[in-house]
Amino acid sequence: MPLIIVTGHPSSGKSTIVDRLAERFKEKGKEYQIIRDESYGGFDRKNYEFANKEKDLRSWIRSEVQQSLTKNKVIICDGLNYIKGYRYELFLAAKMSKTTYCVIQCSPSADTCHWLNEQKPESSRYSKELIDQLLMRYERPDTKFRWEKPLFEVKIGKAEKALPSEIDDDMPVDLEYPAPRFANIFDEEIVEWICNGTELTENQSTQTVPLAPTNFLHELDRSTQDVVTVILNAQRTAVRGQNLTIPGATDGANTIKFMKLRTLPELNRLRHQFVNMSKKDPTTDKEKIITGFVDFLNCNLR
Ligand SMILES: Nc1ncnc2c1ncn2[C@@H]1O[C@H](COP(=O)(O)OP(=O)(O)OP(=O)(O)O)[C@@H](O)[C@H]1O
Repeated sequence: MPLIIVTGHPSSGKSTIVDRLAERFKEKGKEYQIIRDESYGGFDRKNYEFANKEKDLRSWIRSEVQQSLTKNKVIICDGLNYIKGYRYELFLAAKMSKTTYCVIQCSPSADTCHWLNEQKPESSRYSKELIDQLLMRYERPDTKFRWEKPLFEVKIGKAEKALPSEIDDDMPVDLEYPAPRFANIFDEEIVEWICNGTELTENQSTQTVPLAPTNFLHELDRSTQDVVTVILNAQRTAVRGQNLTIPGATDGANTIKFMKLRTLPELNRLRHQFVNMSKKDPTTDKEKIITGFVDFLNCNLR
């Protein structure tokens, strides 16, 4: 059950490339399945404007990937998949299956993304602002992490800059220039690796996974920021000596005594200290993180 994770910029030709790869697998008689954000019920690119909607979408994709992994089928996960920690979670599914695995990255320039976006039917376009936002949010794969390799970086650009070998005759060509006309997608290499490459082994993968997976860092960051926000809001109306209750912490260890007004820089400085300390002891249990942070603040706020 090989897994291919496609990651990239919005409107960067990901699905076009995935469809091409799927053709290659078909020619080889290899069973495959494409899991793509567009198949999510009620999908709209605007989902990426709202954190909660995007989170639901990510959960759906992850569970589809997990459920679809069967012995011989190639799973191609086609989406933005732009969060490192999320790609790590998908990788875990593949590692449990001791299968081949790779990442395909498609991240042409912002201009190219905007241009490609304009080529799509209106109903499947992103707004210009959303493209720019997603470009900023994009976390590039880094091959120093085991879950980001092998990495095949697809090059898409203008034909005038392409090597003759990169010009892709199968790609849609709009004679109205400036059009991206080439995409070097390494189909053969990818298919060869997925069909005959080295399979992940559980040990190898487990040993090389860093202690702190990035989804832990996201959770840690978000939860501690929430605590800071609660304190800043609560202290506006609090009286000296009052216990401020922090939601999400364990009962009995969920208060901070309000003695004086705290500033954002002061709280953030402590938050950063706590985050750095916690990296050595990763947990994705939100309650533990919040309770730990409350305890840390009680010990360190003077
Ligand atoms: N190399 C290329 N040259 C010219 N046009 C291309 C190329 N690749 C893709 N396109 C066109 O660009 C548009 C966007 O491509 P595609 O839908 O594959 O992008 P995507 O990254 O999957 O988008 P999304 O982020 O919405 O999932 C389509 O109209 C497609 O036909």
